[in-house]
Amino acid sequence: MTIALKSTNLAKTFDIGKRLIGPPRAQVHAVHPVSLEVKTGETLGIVGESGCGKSTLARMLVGLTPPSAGTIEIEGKALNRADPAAFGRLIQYVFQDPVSSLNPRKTIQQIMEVPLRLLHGLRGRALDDRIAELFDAVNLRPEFLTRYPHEFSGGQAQRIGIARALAASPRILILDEPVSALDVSVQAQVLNLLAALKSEFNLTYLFISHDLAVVEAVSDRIAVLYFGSVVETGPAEKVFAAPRHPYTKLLADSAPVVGKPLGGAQAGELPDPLNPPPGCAFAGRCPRATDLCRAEVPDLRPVEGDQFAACHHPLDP
Ligand SMILES: Nc1ncnc2c1ncn2[C@@H]1O[C@H](COP(=O)(O)OP(=O)(O)OP(=O)(O)O)[C@@H](O)[C@H]1O
Repeated sequence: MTIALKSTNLAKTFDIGKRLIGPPRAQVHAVHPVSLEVKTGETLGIVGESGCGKSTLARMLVGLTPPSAGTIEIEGKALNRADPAAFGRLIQYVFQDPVSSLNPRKTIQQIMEVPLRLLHGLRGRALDDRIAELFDAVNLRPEFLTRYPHEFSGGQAQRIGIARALAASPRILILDEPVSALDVSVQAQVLNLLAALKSEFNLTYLFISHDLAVVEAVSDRIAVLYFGSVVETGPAEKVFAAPRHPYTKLLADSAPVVGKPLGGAQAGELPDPLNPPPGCAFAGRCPRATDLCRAEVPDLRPVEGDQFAACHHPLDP
């Protein structure tokens, strides 16, 4: 099995309150060094509460946000920031809010033409034929091409967003909460479409969501993000059924209903990103925390087979 996407110690720090002279007033460590691998053809689900760094991680992986540290490799080659087109042909991003991710002043035809012209140099008949093929693949009618983004429902707009991402003929799609903004009935249609496209185009997915049930249903493997760090990874059928990190267990216990988002009173609150605690970031909410946890950040270590947990006192299976 080859590795489609690999990050090594990828990290992002945002400067808050920049000044003309001198250091910024404060820094937010949105993503602590994250190392992960997505195998070719698999779906890696990334799950975590709002503010845990999912979008920042995703945006770094697709080249939209420059990392503060670390490296990204796609199919074994290091990402070359000087050549965004080469990168765009390998990896594409599907946004959470489908309508606002499409330029409101352009027709769908014009929106679809951009990646095909820029990344593949298509013109004339070849361009139109490819747009027709992509529209067919996402089950949209050709007459939609002359319309503007605001004329579409959320589900249709997300199909257009997916078609636009596929226009690059990428190997990897980063799906950032791709169904969270859609009605529940439409969510299933879009998830089914994504599954069909994955096998049709031999794609690899990184699927980001705060919705545990959705992530569990679509993923082969899952990475749980807490406060900018991966705290647990493993096969999708293991991570929530037999969590080894107390945070994963908290998530699994607080979202027992299909479609129910994470968080809420039971899950408590994330630490202040401007004033992070020393040691394990979960220690303040963890029933198993000891002095060691409050002093030392635990590494992500194998607990069983392909399951890893960043915990000094992992749970029994
Ligand atoms: N441009 C920015 N400037 C400063 N801080 C930022 C910026 N973008 C994100 N952050 C901070 O980084 C942290 C992670 O944010 P991020 O949006 O990646 O989380 P998320 O898990 O995607 O959350 P959500 O699901 O709410 O989008 C948060 O504390 C956020 O406030």
